[in-house]
Amino acid sequence: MDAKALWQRYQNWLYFHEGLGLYLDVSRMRFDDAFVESLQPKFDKAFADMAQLEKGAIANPDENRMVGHYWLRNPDLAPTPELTQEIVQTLEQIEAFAEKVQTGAIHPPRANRFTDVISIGIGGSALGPEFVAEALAPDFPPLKIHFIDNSDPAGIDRTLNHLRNNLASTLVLVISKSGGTPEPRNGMIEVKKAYAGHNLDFAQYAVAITSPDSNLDKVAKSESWLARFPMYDWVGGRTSEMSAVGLVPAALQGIDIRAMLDGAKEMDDATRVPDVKNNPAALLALSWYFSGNGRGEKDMVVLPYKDSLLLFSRYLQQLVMESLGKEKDLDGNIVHQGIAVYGNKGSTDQHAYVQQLREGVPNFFATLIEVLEDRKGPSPEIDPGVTAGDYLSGFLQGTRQALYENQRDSITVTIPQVNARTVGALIALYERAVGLYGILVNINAYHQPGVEAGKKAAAAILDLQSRVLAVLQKETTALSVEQIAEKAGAADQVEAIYKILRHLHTNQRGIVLQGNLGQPSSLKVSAS
Ligand SMILES: O=P(O)(O)OC[C@H]1O[C@](O)(CO)[C@@H](O)[C@@H]1O
Repeated sequence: MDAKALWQRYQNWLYFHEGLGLYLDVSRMRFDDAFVESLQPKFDKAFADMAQLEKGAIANPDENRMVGHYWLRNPDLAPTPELTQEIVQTLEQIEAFAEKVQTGAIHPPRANRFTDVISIGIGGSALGPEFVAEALAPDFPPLKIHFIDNSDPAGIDRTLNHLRNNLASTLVLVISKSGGTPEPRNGMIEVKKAYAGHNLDFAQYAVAITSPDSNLDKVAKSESWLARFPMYDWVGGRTSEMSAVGLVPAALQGIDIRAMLDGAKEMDDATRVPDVKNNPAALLALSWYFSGNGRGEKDMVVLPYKDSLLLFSRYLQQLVMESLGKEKDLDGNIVHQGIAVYGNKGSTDQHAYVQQLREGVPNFFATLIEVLEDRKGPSPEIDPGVTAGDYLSGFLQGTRQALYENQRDSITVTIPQVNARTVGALIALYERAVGLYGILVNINAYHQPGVEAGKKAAAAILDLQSRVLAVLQKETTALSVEQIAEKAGAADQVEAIYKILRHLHTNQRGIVLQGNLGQPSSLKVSAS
């Protein structure tokens, strides 16, 4: 296509949301009108199903759940007055709590103010809060946030070491919808021990965000924690940023949560429009479908050209891949759906993997996120008449053009600045695009059966570890790994047992391995 035709295509397909100042450009996705027309029946169904979902239909059939994250930013849409009231009340409670913490009306036993907050959670109970903190937290927030989002002992130590002089003024959020996920539970138990080690009463620092009556909720209630906020059954982890999961940490950092909700609501209104060309989420879903033939054949590379949006790609990775990565469709057919998402930030990635994007395997489409405002206030000149922001803007345009010239497609999302409204809008835009795409390819975008398999396998390994330890505690002579496996009644698990033993040995956990470490079958194992 020549420059004139491209300029025309750009204008034909440009979506602009006036209230948000948000542009979506899908002109560099090379679909034609016939393709758009061919998808119209699928989109008719997607818009109709989405309307039912918003009215409270059971849109997650496996788990028999409603899908209500859209109600969080427009509580009047909730299907019952009780739900509306619950959403409104929780929001008010969050704001009141954050204000009291910030003013010192709620303060720790040995200090006038809370200065820091540790947020413990994983997946949907961490990625949204982490993304929003990076994007929106002021440089000098009323409370500085730190995250524990893994079961990595060294990672936990690192966070606690940073805070060792401030632990007495550090609030702890324990976030888990189910209230039973091992990683946040481990984090909570370790942090609790650290508080006890400093003679601090954990309950006076701890806040639970979880489903009412979950195990976590029961612990928080019985130990009289500082506060408890509800996470609803009808909000999935990966779409929970606008529930207490995201709003409590955001509010504590002084982020304008009402503006974030407003931005999301405005975007929801725009993405409810049942007209592909005038609905930015539908345009995204259309582009994804086109690029990967509705089978995820191409990866989504997300490149925000703004440091504060660094974690957007990681956030989208869960939202897109946990939602769309499914073995079966809604009719039970094996389909192996999904879209792989990765990315970091522009122009940094220009000097990392963009070489492959431009010239290597053409197995992706790019999503460039552009922010029009360079910074607050004027910029110094780097060269005569040129600022660092001009360079960044030039790099974005240059990458888009260089990719297109080599038949690599891209989408560009442009926002005027990174603020609570635009971040809320971006989250809502992608939530809806994922929902629509899920319907286009006929999968349940709201469950995650695959994750359960890994969780069960991990639990089985821990069970095996106890059996192995029980065997070794009874033994007086050293045994080979095979003999241990035999005695533990797990002869077919010898490799897993070897790895358990190696881990225990390395961490001085009372297991001694003797022999050639490079030849597992030569090892003699004993309990010390
Ligand atoms: O909030 P929870 O229940 O601890 O779950 C954390 C994460 O684990 C998953 O259930 C599975 O990875 C995610 O969907 C969820 O975001």
